[in-house]
Amino acid sequence: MAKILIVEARFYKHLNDLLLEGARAAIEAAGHSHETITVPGALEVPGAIALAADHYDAFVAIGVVIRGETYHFEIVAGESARAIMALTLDGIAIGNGILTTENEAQALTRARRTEKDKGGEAAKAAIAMLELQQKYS
Ligand SMILES: Nc1c(NC[C@H](O)[C@H](O)[C@H](O)CO)[nH]c(=O)[nH]c1=O
Ligand SMILES: CC(=O)[C@@H](O)COP(=O)(O)O
Repeated sequence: MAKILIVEARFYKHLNDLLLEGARAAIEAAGHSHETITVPGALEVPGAIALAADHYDAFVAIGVVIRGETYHFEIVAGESARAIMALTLDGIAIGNGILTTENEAQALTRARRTEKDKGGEAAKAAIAMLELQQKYS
């Protein structure tokens, strides 16, 4: 049984709750254990994963970034994804479930377990990467 840490950027609580439900269900269905920590926003997620890297087998990043009026969206969405990808290339098993959408309706469709279930998808990706890590290390 693997120990998986869900790192949640709690910026949009109602959307996060849906993503978390999917992620936790997928981890439990695969027979693994999970804990959740909360950080302020998507920009803090990669740093939190880096800090906790030695304490868990895999990570699921959860959050929602919705476009506003300014260039801030590009910074938050792009830099958080870039830093998570850098950690992935360091060999850390991570599934990225941080939604980057134009509006709340797009985020809802992607967060709901009954629709696109992106939280569950990210958890399954983390588990798949963990299995690859175990195979090659
Ligand atoms: N606008 C969104 C943010 N912004 C906050 C940043 O992620 C960060 O917490 C702040 O700049 C302090 O370092 N975060 C989200 O998760 N979603 C957003 O839509
Ligand atoms: C991530 C964003 O773009 C958003 O939350 C910030 O909004 P704004 O650009 O209107 O300040």
